[in-house]
Amino acid sequence: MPTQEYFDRIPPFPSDQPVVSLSKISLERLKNNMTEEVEKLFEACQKWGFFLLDLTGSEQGATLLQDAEEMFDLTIRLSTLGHETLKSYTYKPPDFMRYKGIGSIKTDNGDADHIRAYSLSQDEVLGNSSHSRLHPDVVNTSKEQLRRFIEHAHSVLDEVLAKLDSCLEIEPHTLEALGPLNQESDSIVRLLWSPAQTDANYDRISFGGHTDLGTMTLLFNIAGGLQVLPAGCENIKEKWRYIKPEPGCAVVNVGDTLVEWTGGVLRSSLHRVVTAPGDQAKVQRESVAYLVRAKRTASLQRLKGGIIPPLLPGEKEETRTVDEWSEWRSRQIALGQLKPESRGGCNE
Ligand SMILES: O=C(O)CCC(=O)C(=O)O
Ligand SMILES: [Fe+2]
Repeated sequence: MPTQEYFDRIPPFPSDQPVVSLSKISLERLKNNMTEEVEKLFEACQKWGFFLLDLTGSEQGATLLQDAEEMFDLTIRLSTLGHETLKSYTYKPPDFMRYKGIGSIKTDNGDADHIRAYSLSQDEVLGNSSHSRLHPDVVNTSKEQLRRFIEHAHSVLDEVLAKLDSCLEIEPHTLEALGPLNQESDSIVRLLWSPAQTDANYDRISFGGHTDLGTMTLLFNIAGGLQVLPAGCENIKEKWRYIKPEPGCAVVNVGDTLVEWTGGVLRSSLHRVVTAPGDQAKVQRESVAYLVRAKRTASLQRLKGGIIPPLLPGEKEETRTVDEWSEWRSRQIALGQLKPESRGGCNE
């Protein structure tokens, strides 16, 4: 999450809320290959599928924090355009890029969502595909900042993936090679904001429980509201825990694709967004997510080698590409034929 300056603009996260104590992993210590840090990373990816990535104390991290702040500024500028202007940029399925207003998706309890989002395709920003869309000027004039954010966020995630290769004892660069920046993928930058709450309705689910489909997600937020369901817990209100945003850190989570590739060694956890706790509910909540997907043509087949369990007799080899599988899975979830739930990992 961005620097202290951004945190000082909003009321503090209240001290009486149920929070998870996620491992805080230092990017700099990872880059220096410190065994303890790498072990902490692997444990967090198995147990929670979530960790805080501390970007301070590293030049690469500091650059990404600056880029993330630019993305926050862009989110704020988009939000001030207002719904009336933005609605002419509404996404058109099956293309889910561009603006999503409030209320178009059902949340866990059947109520409508309470979050606005503007999604930007990595391929469009980087020019990997010829598909270009109509955007408001604030987006058109921010293409350079978007490109910088994507490039820097991607290289930070590659550092994390390289350490996961070694923990999984598979060939170096295996995970990185499945999603190079210059090849078409469904990676997106998602800018999100939900309005200040006027009635203190803390039970509202703004963005329903889900797992991220891709490889990994790097998320920046300042106000609370993001919650995760701990392993082995029933999906009832009392069991959800807040992830408390911390200055200088990003929240990183494992996506479903990594669970598939590793035969369930790593965990993707169910998470959601609710109204920010305490007085934070009274201000607009923004967040910036970089959702990385592998290249479209990558196979979803379980990786072979190291500590990845081989298929058991009777288990079928996955033959679909990342693209085909993600499309199938999103459709199943949209039709209600598949319930989003945490997958893989261990409970200890
Ligand atoms: O806004 C947030 O804190 C979480 C967003 C999220 O989970 C997503 O975009 O997939
Ligand atoms: Fe998510």
